[in-house]
Amino acid sequence: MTKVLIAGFAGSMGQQAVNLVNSLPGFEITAGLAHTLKSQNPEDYQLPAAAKIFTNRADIPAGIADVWVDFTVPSAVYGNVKFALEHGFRPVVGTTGLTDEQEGELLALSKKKHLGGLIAPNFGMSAVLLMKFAKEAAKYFPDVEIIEMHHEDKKDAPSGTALSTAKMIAEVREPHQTAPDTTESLAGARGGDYQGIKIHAVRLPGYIAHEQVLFGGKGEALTIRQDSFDRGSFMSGVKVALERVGELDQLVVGLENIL
Ligand SMILES: NC(=O)C1=CN([C@@H]2O[C@H](COP(=O)(O)OP(=O)(O)OC[C@H]3O[C@@H](n4cnc5c(N)ncnc54)[C@H](OP(=O)(O)O)[C@@H]3O)[C@@H](O)[C@H]2O)C=CC1
Ligand SMILES: O=C(O)C1=N[C@H](C(=O)O)C[C@H](O)C1
Repeated sequence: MTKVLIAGFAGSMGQQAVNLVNSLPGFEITAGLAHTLKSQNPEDYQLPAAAKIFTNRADIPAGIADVWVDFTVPSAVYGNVKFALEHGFRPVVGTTGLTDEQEGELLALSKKKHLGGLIAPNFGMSAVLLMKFAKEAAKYFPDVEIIEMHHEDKKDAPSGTALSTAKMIAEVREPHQTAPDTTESLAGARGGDYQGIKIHAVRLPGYIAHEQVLFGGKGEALTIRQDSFDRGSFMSGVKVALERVGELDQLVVGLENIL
């Protein structure tokens, strides 16, 4: 039986992960980490009655779980994953907001501890494919902008997926600026900039998670779009991660790298 701790179990994604793990033969939730809680009763959050609930990660004993699933907040994720690796938990991380430097430190720690794990900015297949197709298209269309659209409760901008998309595009094209001489008559009108790739973040009620990558060429354009209409759509990727994480001997970034 693989024992699973879910950090952020009371949140929107945390609850999806709870339902997923409850439904998986061979896995059981043994612990949960939360920030604030209305109830201390595990069953109020669909956790097994025997699961231990913690609100301070320093209280979590090593050995209570094999895998640490993290769907928390950008301000907590680095500390959580570091704690997980230091205490023998294999991290499966969906929380966004880790900097490149933090990812590098965590990767080094995972190698030192010989502990595998996965950091995936997006567990949805449509987003994984969008990133792959965008990387391919950027070889032929260097002029590109990204528009990501999310629900109004999202804490970070741009989304982890948009940043990942930009990084993957930057790997395959020469340094490039599109319309570098534009004057912004309203600050921020051209969006954020990742190595010359403009990223625009929309936050609106009604949306879940969506991204468009727009390529422009002479007399033609290509738009690649993905839509996550339901948070349940991320769970097929989390399931793969749970099933594969035991085979990894260091942290891997990106679901596509374990498929
Ligand atoms: N990789 C992927 O495929 C996906 C990733 N995400 C990412 O997952 C993360 C969570 O998203 P979502 O579920 O929508 O957000 P929610 O705000 O619904 O949930 C976050 C939960 O984390 C809790 N929390 C806050 N701080 C801590 C802490 N220090 N330790 C433990 N728990 C804590 C919050 O508690 P409280 O409310 O009490 O503060 C809340 O219950 C975000 O970074 C989001 O971008 C989202 C969807 C898909
Ligand atoms: O906060 C969200 O909702 C999502 N976060 C991830 C991100 O920042 O890319 C994945 C998905 O976009 C949903």
